[in-house]
Amino acid sequence: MEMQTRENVVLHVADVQKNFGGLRALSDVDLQVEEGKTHAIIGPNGAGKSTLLNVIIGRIPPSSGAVIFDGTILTGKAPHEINQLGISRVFQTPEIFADLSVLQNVMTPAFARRDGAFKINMLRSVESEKGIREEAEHMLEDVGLIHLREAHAGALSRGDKRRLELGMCLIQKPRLLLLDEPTAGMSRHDTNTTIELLKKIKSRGMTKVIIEHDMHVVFSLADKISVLAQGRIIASGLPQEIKEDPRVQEAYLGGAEV
Ligand SMILES: Nc1ncnc2c1ncn2[C@@H]1O[C@H](COP(=O)(O)OP(=O)(O)OP(=O)(O)O)[C@@H](O)[C@H]1O
Repeated sequence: MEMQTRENVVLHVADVQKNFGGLRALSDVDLQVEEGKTHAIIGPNGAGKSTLLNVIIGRIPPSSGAVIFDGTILTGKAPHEINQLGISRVFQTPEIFADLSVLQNVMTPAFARRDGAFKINMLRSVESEKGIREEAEHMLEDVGLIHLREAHAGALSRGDKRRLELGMCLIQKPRLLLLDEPTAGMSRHDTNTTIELLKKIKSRGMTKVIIEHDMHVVFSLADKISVLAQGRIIASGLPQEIKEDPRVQEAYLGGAEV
């Protein structure tokens, strides 16, 4: 198996295959994500993008191959162990605490980061921890939700829920952030706000893997793009190279202009 990891690479998906019964969802996938970069994965529906993300975070075991993060083999570890190593994921459907306030939602993972686990007396701690409250308020300013800090999280709009989930991920200070279609279902205005936020995070050096259908988002953010088609990476390169690659035009864009 090819296990050679290049220098500056923090995440290496090494020669991964995934079969679902007779269906091969991922074939010979080798992906190397460099520290501090934003690496986009694009591809048509059913190409295997979600499967790849789930393999990285430990939700789906690969049939063969391995995922290596900063020298540690993740394959075989539980999702929460992988999370504790510094990998966070923003889901397509936001996973928030609907019954808590917006502020409490962002404070909760900050406690988890500090204590290593959620505490039974979490709500009491929430009221007493000034430092974490301030940190959470700064995060809400960053994600544009400070004016909704006391609102019931379950009552937020879809776009605001996604921003809240992003804040909940970022407050854990992950080394690697995985984003699954972070702007899906957002208006153009909300999409642009999210792009600006993600650019700001990038300037702080966080590594990101982003799955996205919206080419405006991909080309605004990506340092590198890999194209998945039918479970294989058919091209990997700089945005300009990908734009001009005839295989990509053919397989993904159906000849349409990017
Ligand atoms: N749990 C599963 N059991 C069986 N087949 C699956 C399972 N999950 C995904 N697949 C199949 O694997 C292939 C890849 O699916 P996947 O969801 O990873 O694609 P995708 O690129 O994320 O698509 P989309 O852009 O539509 O979300 C598809 O053919 C899908 O039907």
